[in-house]
Amino acid sequence: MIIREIHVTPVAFRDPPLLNAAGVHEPWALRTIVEVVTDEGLTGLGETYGDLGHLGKVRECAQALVGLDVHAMNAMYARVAATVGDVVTDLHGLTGVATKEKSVDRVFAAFEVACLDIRGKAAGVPVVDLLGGRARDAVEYSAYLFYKWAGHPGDEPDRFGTALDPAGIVEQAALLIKEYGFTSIKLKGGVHPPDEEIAAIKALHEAFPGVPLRLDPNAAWTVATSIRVGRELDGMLQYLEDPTPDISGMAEVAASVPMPLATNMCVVTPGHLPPAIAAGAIGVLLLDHHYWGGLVRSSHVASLCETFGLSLSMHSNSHLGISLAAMTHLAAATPNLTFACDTHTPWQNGQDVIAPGALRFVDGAVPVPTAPGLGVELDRDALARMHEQYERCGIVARDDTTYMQRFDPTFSATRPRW
Ligand SMILES: O=C([O-])C(=O)C[C@H](O)[C@@H](O)C(=O)[O-]
Ligand SMILES: [Mg+2]
Repeated sequence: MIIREIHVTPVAFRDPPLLNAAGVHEPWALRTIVEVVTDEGLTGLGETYGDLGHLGKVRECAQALVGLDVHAMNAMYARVAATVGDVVTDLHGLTGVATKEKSVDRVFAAFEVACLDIRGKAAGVPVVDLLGGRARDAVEYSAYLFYKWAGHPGDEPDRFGTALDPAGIVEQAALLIKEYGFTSIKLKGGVHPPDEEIAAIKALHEAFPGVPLRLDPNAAWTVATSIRVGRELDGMLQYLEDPTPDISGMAEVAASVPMPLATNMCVVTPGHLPPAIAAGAIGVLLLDHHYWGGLVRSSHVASLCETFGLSLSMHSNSHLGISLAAMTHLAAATPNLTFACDTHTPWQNGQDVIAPGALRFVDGAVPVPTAPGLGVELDRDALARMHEQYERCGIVARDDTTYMQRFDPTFSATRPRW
């Protein structure tokens, strides 16, 4: 099964004004869709970030990988590493430091997923079976709440409405739970002073008794603030995600708060695991195959976490259905991934590049696709339409901070802020 050609298509889709510690989401989110085609005519799909620097490297690698067998993952990784070189492509700052290794893993992942899709199709089995088989039949996701404006300035309000205080956050949770059946909740924090976010968690705790809650301020707090918030939310949080920057800061907080700390910021590449484990900085790692080098490498990281007693959840950025399928196969094949995963799916509001029907939410969980490969098919009309949107939207790299500064010139994304 030799790779004959690879198509790389950047796409854009509407994104609501979701607030975070870096600023606010722009009106369009970007992704890149990768199609790997073999000499036998099988096609595999991958999805990755859409930022221009990253897209350029994906395009270069697409040429470098032609001629390889879809099983030759080590050769493929070596070619991607040689092609990406020393360029660092991860600059939005919400998934921790950008390193050379992480940039290679980010590019490789899209091709790896596409090759697994092909291998599953050739063998007549779903990708989950190539990763060790199902540990569960459906993968739970959490309601991922964001503070948000009613709409982008100058646009009509979107259907999700305003959420800038505890009442708005509770209302948003009720809507997402009603529509998707989620059974756990994550609030993206780092937007308002910590006391306001404490009040939002208390309101959620009261409105949804027994529902596991998480708060993620993306390292917006000092160590002292993190300890204060952690203690104040004793008994209310399943975990506290990235309260403060760096492994050393997280370790200090972890030693003084009652709940486990989780991260997708201070441990984002294999080299971070030994110091974080030695320092006792985290209890939960949020895996994300998009920057941990694909599904197989993420499975290896999951095994390491089991050995060292770390629990697992899964991180998400704005994404489409190919990513949701890949995340679902990986989570289904990872027995020790016991926390509900993050997903931005509700915020894409039905926009997708895949044909409808393959993925659905039942009681907050996505049943693992049973068709061969990832189990999703490209909707070519949608792909063309979303590519045209990419061409027209005028955004080439995610920049929440600059967009926020258009409306609030005093905004600074410096972390820690409080
Ligand atoms: O868990 C996280 O840190 C994230 O999901 C980072 C994301 O970029 C999120 O903050 C967002 O989309 O605004
Ligand atoms: Mg996070």
